[in-house]
Amino acid sequence: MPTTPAFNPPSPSLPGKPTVLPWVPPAPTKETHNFAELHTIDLALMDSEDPAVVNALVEQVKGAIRDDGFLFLENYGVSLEQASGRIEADKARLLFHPDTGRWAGYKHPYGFKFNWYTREWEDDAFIPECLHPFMDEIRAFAEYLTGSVNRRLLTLFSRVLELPDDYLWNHVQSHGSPSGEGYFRHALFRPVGRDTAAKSRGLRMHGHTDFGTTTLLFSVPISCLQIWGHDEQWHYVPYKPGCLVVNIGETLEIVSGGHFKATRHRVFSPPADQAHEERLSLVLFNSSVGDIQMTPARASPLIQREGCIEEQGVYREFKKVMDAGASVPTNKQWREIQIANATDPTDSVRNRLGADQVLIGGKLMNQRDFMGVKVTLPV
Ligand SMILES: O=C(O)CCC(=O)C(=O)O
Ligand SMILES: [Fe+2]
Repeated sequence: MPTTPAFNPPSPSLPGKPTVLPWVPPAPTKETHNFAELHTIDLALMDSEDPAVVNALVEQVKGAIRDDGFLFLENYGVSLEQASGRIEADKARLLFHPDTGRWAGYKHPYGFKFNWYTREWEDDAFIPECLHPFMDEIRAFAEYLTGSVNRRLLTLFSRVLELPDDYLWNHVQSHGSPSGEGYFRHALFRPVGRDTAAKSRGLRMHGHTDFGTTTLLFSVPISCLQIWGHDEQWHYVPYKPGCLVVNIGETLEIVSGGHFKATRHRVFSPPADQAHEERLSLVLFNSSVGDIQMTPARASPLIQREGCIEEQGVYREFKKVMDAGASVPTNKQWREIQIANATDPTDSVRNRLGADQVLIGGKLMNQRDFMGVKVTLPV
């Protein structure tokens, strides 16, 4: 197979582009307690001439997405220097409105967050002015992440399902903008004030699963992302410079009939030695086609041989609805209803036992029902 081209971004020093100071990464935490151990996948191995190397890679991926649903990705074509992105937010016009079902615009109180959806890619009027000069680089970056990195991942996942290489790319992944129907996020999380920290009990985002195909997160020095382990505890994801953290979304859990796990994760306060630091986060959320209803890919020889797996999570709940003869939501309905109903960790009305929360086996869970599908997640 020919070697996959590395990311080759437009020049950052074209005439008229403001100079951006280099990003100085904050120090990683010295804390080591309760950090997760994740598989690392070397994506460049996919280009190997030796089929045994590629087959071993597919087996390694199979293990990682069944065990954790989270993995580190290295050698995917973007260098750490290229990824050391920039955010200059003027915070003016573009506030986040959850009732639209879209995470678009700035979000408070934790910091500035800006998301590019189809609309933002198409019309600069929806983008903060200070970002206009850099749109060529931002667009090229998102296109590479979706069209090259995500596409290669979906090829590997198709092979795990023993389906044709383009199956997930052609039938599940959405297209039509640099991030398809998904979105690209630049976010700068500020250290929270004492009042917010107390109300949110250290949480910055509740436990959840992402609804798309793959989420590509740049591993960042400030440790806030946590995953729910087999031991039913939260574990920080360690910092691995230059790596992508790949997180399997609900769509792939359903399409794979539960063979892949949509990982339960949350955003929490960093360890004490990083409490005063800002956290820059770049994330590409890849999404499925909105107007289809997700069901397992019955053509998969893996699913035909081994059946579906109903241990946990969204596939099991979708299956209950299908077994009852009812209709499951479309992908678009599913993601929009969840965004519109996402609660902030500081919300003292919803985040209570008897409101959104229940105790299961002594553990506090958020439990809600969306369009007949029950969603139970560790807080
Ligand atoms: O900022 C992060 O590390 C993760 C955010 C996240 O999980 C999400 O927005 O779905
Ligand atoms: Fe997430």
